[in-house]
Amino acid sequence: MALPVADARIRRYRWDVKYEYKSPDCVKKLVITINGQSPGPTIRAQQGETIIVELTNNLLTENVAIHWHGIRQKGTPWFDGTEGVTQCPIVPGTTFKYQFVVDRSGTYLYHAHYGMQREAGLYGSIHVSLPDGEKEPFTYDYDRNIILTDWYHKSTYEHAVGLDSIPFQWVGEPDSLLIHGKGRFNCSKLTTASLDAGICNATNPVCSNYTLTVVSGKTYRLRISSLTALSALSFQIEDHNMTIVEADGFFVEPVVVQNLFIYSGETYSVLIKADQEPSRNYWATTSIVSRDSSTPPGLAVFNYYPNHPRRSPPTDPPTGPAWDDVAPRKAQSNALRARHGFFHPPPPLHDRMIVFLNTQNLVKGRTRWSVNNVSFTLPDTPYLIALKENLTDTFDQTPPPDGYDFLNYDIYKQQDNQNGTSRNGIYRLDFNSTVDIILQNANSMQRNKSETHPWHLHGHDFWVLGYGDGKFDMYNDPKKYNLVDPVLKNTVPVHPYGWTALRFQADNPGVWLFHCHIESHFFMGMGVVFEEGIEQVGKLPSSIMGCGETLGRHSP
Ligand SMILES: O=C1O[C@H]([C@@H](O)CO)C(O)=C1O
Repeated sequence: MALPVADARIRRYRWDVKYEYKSPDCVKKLVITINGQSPGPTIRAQQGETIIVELTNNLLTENVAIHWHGIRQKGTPWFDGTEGVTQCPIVPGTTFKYQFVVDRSGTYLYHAHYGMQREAGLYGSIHVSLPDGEKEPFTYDYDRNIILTDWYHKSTYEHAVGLDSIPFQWVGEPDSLLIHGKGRFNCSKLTTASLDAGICNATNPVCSNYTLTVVSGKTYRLRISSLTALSALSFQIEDHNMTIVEADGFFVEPVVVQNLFIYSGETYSVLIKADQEPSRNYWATTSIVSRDSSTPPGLAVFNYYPNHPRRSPPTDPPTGPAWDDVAPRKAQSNALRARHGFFHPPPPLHDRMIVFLNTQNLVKGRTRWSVNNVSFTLPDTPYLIALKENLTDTFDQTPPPDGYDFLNYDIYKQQDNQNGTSRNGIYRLDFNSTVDIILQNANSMQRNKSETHPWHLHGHDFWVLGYGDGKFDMYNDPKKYNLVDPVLKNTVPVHPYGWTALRFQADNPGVWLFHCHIESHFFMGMGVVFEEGIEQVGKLPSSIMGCGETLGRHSP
């Protein structure tokens, strides 16, 4: 008997989420795994299919929630997985069922969205293939996938407590860079006591370099994503060029690069031809840019079959670009264009423009990040539930400001008054309106320092209309927007002392977080929330309830 059609279009996963001791970079540490793995299993589906993930929280003493990064959750805003925004956390010992449609092909991610759990290893990839009969506008022989991360030996708790302490204790630079969950920490940097305890074991085979095996003459589509906690990265493969063809799920005009700059939350596909001398292996490396970091590069082996995958390349690993050379990073941002034949042109005009000044502030003595001097805090009751069930006393009803003091604020200076406030108000957007967002970077609380922030929007893609230096000029800069072939993305950097202009349509009923994807920066308040079309949101599943004011107010 043939299966009912509906069943054939469903992909089911059962995930056991727990802490396990692992040694991703040779140093033994508690890692959050899914079915024993970090990175977790790749979700593979075809456009239009339904994904069901039944997740059991076996973390014993910790809540969890999983965000499906890049999936818009049309019709299922309650399954966006953003704790405090779209759902209550999943408590230990319980099973939560996520169910949503992957409505567009491309490369996406999933990761924890509770506390700072992402950096403990709870993440993976989602690959959505095109519908039958449709083809990518490029060809390749094999499809491969790597996720780049940075890695700390301290626990997420130590980080969170330090960030929330007075005096502030910054998380510092990562201990290692991982390529698809693998790295090699230099054990001689640890004290003998930790070596004796077997904490760092460089001969442990689980912490060998990641290997990417290729056959000479073949072309590889390499899907490269970053889910770093902090770092902006450059990725390069010795002696091999890469052609960028996809960014955040959309096809782009091919751009040939020697190194790919990638920010936390971004996904790319690059084409690589194995066209070098095949009798040896080559290094693939990641290195930190945009911060003056002491973290050594992450290494992987680009292995030409049939050379032994563990055979070290005969050369020194490529070092990558200088961390403070911003020009090539801006050049890559500006070079990306929507692929011809795959344009989704933006609406020519906007209905509302919101300027987000990114600053570091002090709030009641704590170091925080803010948008227009408001540092974000999550309410006890998730916004989606609060709005749908009219629990309006659960968060600040005054919306945060649409801009800052353009005339008087000097973005190049440390501010005389560094104080800001913490609030949990939200931006309410008119349904179907076209919204322009200007991310305006500024000096941090340290002199002559402006950081790079990768901003990620939930529930939408946005057109990237342009990037610029200095203070955004509301009258002249919009004249330079690319309204012809801007890329659609869900994550975008704002470069130091610069601005980035985005446009999106508020056409997805729900409540959506927009935040810096640096895990500690969001923890420190660098985010905002948008509501649109709440009245069109269907009945909320009772599984997302169970915290704050939702307790006892909702019938199952
Ligand atoms: O949020 C941050 O705090 C530190 C620094 O600004 C203060 O120590 C840093 O580099 C960040 O990105």
